[in-house]
Amino acid sequence: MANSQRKMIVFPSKNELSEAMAEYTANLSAKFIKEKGLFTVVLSGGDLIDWLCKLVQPPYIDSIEWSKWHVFWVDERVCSWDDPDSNYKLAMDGFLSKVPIPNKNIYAIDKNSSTDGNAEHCAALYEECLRNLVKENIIPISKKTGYPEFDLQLLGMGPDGHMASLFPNHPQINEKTKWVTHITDSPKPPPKRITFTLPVINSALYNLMAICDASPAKSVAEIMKHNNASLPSAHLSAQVENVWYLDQAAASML
Ligand SMILES: O=C(O)[C@H](O)[C@@H](O)[C@H](O)[C@H](O)COP(=O)(O)O
Repeated sequence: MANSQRKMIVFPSKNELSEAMAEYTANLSAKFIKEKGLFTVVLSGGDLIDWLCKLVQPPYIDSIEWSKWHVFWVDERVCSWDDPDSNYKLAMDGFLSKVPIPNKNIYAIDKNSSTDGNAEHCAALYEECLRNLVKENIIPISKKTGYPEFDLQLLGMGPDGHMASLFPNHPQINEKTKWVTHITDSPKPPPKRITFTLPVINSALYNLMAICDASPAKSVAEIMKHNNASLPSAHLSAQVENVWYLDQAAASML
């Protein structure tokens, strides 16, 4: 059974949230590297990458064993790697290029297919990449769920309650066979994206959902107060901990 119990912490400002997110990530990095010699981290796009800036400052920049990190994306826009829309570019420019993670441990969307704009093929290739890493014992299969089990996912939520590229009133949220699926009519631009499916997202050991600003406040309240299942983020759970970090503005309607 997944642990769907949400743990919520409201921070006075983005700065404190950012500090706490860095500490949470660094602690899990140390724990997993000690236990199994590596740490699998899944990133999203959006403002989250900005909030991760504390990780590339002392003390974390020096204390984290970056060479043991394996980095993935919970969702990615289907565009070239140097496109301003690319989540890979966003994370590279703002975070990953500043720390010594081996390039081979950074699992981006396929370079050629994403440039060609073939969303379905990109999703299939990303799933194949995950399946190969299962064979190489980088990613275990969750004994509880049968899906790949990542150590930590860092997620964001849009004002409409979407997480990853699982949007309200779109069928991707119901996909249970694939590990990675695609969308060609995303309501948030750009329209073509690939995304982990819900069972994979919920098989992570730790899920940290970080939400700031007033625009998602209504959806935050719908989820926290009414568990409104029409909002994809209401379905987030985790195998060990499902923690939601909010700033005051995002929590303003609670
Ligand atoms: O590719 C994306 O669009 C992101 O990965 C997406 O899932 C993001 O996490 C939320 O949309 C929140 O985004 P903002 O932080 O920009 O509101």
